[in-house]
Amino acid sequence: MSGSEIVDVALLRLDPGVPAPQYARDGDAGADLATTENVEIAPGERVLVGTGVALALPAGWVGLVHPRSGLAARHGLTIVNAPGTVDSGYRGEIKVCLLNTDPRHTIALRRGDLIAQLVVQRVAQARFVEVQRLPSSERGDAGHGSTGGIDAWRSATDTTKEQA
Ligand SMILES: O=c1ccn([C@H]2C[C@H](O)[C@@H](COP(=O)(O)OP(=O)(O)OP(=O)(O)O)O2)c(=O)[nH]1
Ligand SMILES: [Mg+2]
Repeated sequence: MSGSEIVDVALLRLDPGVPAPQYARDGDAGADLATTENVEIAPGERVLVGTGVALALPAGWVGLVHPRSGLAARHGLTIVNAPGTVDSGYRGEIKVCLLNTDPRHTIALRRGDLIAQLVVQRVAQARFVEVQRLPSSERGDAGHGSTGGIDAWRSATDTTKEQA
């Protein structure tokens, strides 16, 4: 992957019959993960599927299991706990908790389908230092929509008032 930092990650293929994690294109952040299962996911249903792979991520790295945008946009397929966290000490099979958000259509997956993508990143562990008072900041405790919601842009560009 040109321009990107490369980290060696030990990969165990528990099911060599499905594709190993693969970057579709140079520069991709996510390596696609396949499912080992033939499964139908009814509207609103969630299902935990295997990927046929286990990893040994080096200490200081994490694997994040993200949904794929094409499946999300076309079929409403997402991941319940997105992004899933694969700890560096985890040696089991990577599994994906898929959710069909489509209200009407069942999603049929076939063994080998690429259903998620793994982003490998550096990660720190915090040393939590308990204090009696936090240092001040510009934001302070403002959050949860303090900079405006979906209506902010609409009301700023609303021309109906001018026409009336
Ligand atoms: O999408 C995911 C998320 C997690 N895992 C695996 C790797 C991870 O290291 C382990 C635990 O994940 P997490 O910490 O999110 O789950 P938990 O409910 O806190 O379980 P635990 O008590 O085992 O930490 O499960 C997956 O295979 N897929
Ligand atoms: Mg945990």
